[in-house]
Amino acid sequence: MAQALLQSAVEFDARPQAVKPPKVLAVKGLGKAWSSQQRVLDDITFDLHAGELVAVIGRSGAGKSTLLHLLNGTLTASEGEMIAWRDEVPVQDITRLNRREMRQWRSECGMIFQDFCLVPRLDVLTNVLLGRLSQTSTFKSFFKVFSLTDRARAIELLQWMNMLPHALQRAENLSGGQMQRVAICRALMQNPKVLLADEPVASLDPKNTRRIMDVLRQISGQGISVMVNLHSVELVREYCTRVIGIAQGRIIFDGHPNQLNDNLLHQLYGDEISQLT
Ligand SMILES: Nc1ncnc2c1ncn2[C@@H]1O[C@H](COP(=O)(O)OP(=O)(O)OP(=O)(O)O)[C@@H](O)[C@H]1O
Repeated sequence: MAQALLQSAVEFDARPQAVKPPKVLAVKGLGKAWSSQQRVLDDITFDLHAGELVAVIGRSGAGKSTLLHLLNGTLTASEGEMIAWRDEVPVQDITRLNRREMRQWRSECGMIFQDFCLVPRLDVLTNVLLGRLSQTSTFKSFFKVFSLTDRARAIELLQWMNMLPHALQRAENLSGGQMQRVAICRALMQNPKVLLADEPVASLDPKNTRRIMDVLRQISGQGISVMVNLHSVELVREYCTRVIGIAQGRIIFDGHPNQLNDNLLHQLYGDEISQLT
């Protein structure tokens, strides 16, 4: 009997496993304290794989933006490591990069900021081309000299986002939804492996919200790992392949959006739960 059980266990192990997409980032024990009195993130640990569309959720002030900024290197971690993986091999710890290496990492890890961070007086096309800055020499970027290949790519992205008719318009004259689409084009100009989006739909109407979420889904479908801070559980359930829930600075849930139940939502949002959509 025991032999039969062992044999079936061996056979079970020998069955082909579903192939997991390659790991792009392994975050371990990451923490951030603003001061000795104010800790915002503690022991944050997770792996990120190619093509995932991961929502980060939690109540206001939970540390969602801080986490994305740590991943992007615009904030420095207080402790922990973030190992970037390439071709199934760990290559570098993002928390220990020098300036040149950090520049390279930022080009692999695009970020869409809450306030878009476009240059208002520059036209849309130039704003998109600015996404190439991290891969362009200082001289060229100072004089805004971009290659024909870069220009063709920027035009292609704007066309994909239905923004080509606005290419020569100043960024300051765009609507919020249009600005967000330009910001996404600019991030994609870097050809990133990871795209971080900090509340990309916070200020958008329902139509533009869906437009942006559709785009993020398409981007993850191309194999780019997308992490997005969201306040709408409905959007998380509809669009995301995985959700990370943060409360009191720690990950209290990491799983499929289908597993989000009322109890978990209550732990994540407390009395803010009534404001959720
Ligand atoms: N530069 C800073 N210095 C000190 N405290 C900060 C700084 N930036 C953010 N904080 C604090 O860190 C905590 C987490 O902020 P964070 O912006 O990451 O939260 P969040 O979950 O993204 O919130 P929201 O959903 O409202 O955007 C908050 O208490 C915030 O006040």
